[in-house]
Amino acid sequence: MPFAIRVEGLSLKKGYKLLISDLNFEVGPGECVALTGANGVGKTTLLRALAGFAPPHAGSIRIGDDNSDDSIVASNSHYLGHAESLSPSRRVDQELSFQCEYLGGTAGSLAEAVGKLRLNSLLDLEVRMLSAGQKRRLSLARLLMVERPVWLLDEPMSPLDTEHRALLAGMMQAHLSDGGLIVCAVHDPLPFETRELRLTRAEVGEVVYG
Ligand SMILES: Nc1ncnc2c1ncn2[C@@H]1O[C@H](COP(=O)(O)OP(=O)(O)OP(=O)(O)O)[C@@H](O)[C@H]1O
Repeated sequence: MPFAIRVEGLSLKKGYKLLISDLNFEVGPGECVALTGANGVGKTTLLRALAGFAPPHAGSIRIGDDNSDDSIVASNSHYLGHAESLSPSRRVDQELSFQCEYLGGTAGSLAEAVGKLRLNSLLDLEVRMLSAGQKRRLSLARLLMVERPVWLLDEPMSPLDTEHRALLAGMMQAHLSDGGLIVCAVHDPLPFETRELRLTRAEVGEVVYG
């Protein structure tokens, strides 16, 4: 089944605040949408809603095809937020094993992720000892350990150095070539072709899709 995201008439609230109003867009297989807009405009809120963490105030989010139910979102998407979902007191190898087992990966896919993300030299360290960029690389491993068509990424490049930004860009392009789709919040343009979905303040009454 070719995966797609279809958002119709979507409004999202955070507390009392209407952040996103009547938003419409689609993302198809092999497409990357770069989510842009000022700090606090609602990029994280939208990604979290796409991941199924918060219900819409109005409108709908469909992931999969028209017959898909909500459970399909969780099992077919990877959400990578600002906060790394890592346990600080585990060693890196323990954290990777935990995530691999939890997500349903294999020893082979784990080893491949370790190699691709150059985590070998970090395996014996406790997660708490890692730098911000190293933690991000550890978090990215889950994208490679278990194949899921939908990647929802919140500023994934921000803590990475130049070399690892290029590595992640390559991972994202490979995912798109395999027919996956990506929605990615960014402040700087990605180094490959994307469509831009620029959020502007809902109170101005305008959501720009271009
Ligand atoms: N309980 C609340 N009530 C009202 N507004 C809230 C509440 N919690 C958060 N907000 C507001 O909701 C918005 C959350 O925005 P979000 O984190 O989605 O923005 P973003 O576009 O990802 O920003 P950034 O580029 O800084 O990461 C912010 O403007 C914040 O001030």
